[in-house]
Amino acid sequence: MAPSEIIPLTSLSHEKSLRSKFIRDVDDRPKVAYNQFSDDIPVISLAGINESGGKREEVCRKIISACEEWGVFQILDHGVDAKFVDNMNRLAREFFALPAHEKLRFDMSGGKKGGFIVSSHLQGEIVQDWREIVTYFSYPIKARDYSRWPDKPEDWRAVTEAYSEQLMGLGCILLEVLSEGMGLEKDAWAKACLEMDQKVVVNFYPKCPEPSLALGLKRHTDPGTITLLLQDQVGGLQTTRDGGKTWITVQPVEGAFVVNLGDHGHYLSNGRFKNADHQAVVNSNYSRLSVATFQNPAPNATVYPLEIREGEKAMMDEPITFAEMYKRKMNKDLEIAKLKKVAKEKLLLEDELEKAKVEVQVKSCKDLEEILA
Ligand SMILES: O=C1C[C@@H](c2ccc(O)c(O)c2)Oc2cc(O)cc(O)c21
Ligand SMILES: O=C(O)CCC(=O)C(=O)O
Ligand SMILES: [Fe+2]
Repeated sequence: MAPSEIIPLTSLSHEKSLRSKFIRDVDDRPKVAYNQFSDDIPVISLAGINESGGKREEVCRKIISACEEWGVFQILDHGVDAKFVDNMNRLAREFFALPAHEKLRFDMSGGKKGGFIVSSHLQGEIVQDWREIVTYFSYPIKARDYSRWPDKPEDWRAVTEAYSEQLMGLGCILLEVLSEGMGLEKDAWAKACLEMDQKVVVNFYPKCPEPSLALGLKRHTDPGTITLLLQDQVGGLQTTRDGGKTWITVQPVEGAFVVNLGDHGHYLSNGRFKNADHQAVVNSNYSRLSVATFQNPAPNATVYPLEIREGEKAMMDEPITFAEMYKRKMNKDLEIAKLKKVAKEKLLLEDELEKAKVEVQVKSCKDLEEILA
């Protein structure tokens, strides 16, 4: 699609009703409000994590139990200085406030790696997400393509580079905790990732005219090892652990990162740790910003459980590369979306057929009445 045909959502925000391409099937629509917060997701302080004498074990235990129960937890006292977080939030807000033509200079809808896009990184989604994103690949450093990183606001590169470095450090600490929690060597998860990749997706969810019909970001699991999510205080991140029957809205906590286990983390633990099943809902009162930092293994890393405990079976038939796993996952997500569309069309068709049958019956009754009259 040519950039001139792409309309940033910021310009649809003030319309009275939601355009049809954003309307979700009834079953997929939000079930819980963006601000009906739950405190079920554990908030864990990392203070003392480098001390010996029990503190590390205690933090480790809390993290492992959150991974087993939800695949999601929040962390405080994580060591990332608030100034990096404030700068990142400010910059992201400034980027999305730029005029459409400035954002579209980095348009990635033709399949380019990194830049700006409305709705989704996946081409071919049937129903659109109510979000704009800007994304950049930050690790490994040698693979950075700065021509795909925004050049406005002016300090974008300096701020995002510093933020990425801080989050890579934090991500590595968490991988150590997860390794130890499984009773493995401290570097087991890092080794399984080879040279760690990092991709940052900045999500901007404008105010939505009919939020009960739409999703900011459809239900999904993240593909990688772990995701570190920075969210503002508006609320909208939701998670389910019963296959979508019930949802909770994660309470935003000032200064915290939300940590999600992704599919790779789920496989490494042979399913012991949940891959967080989550989505983002929107609202008509506030726009919302979140910054997802995906800590992924290298594309050629092997995906396979690190340990299969006694009495367990490997949850994968054979080892595959992360690149292959990623490709299969995204294809499957698109396939599901297409199947939903076909099912919906079939239902509509059956409905039409049913109506047509009734009309024919009514008409033939009338014809009979005319003959008999
Ligand atoms: O934007 C996202 C979110 C997320 C995702 C996973 C699977 C989906 O089908 C989906 O619609 C969203 O994980 C991502 C992983 C990426 O590599 C890039 C992204 O933009 C995202
Ligand atoms: O914005 C959010 O709360 C969720 C973002 C997310 O799940 C993602 O970017 O993968
Ligand atoms: Fe996600």
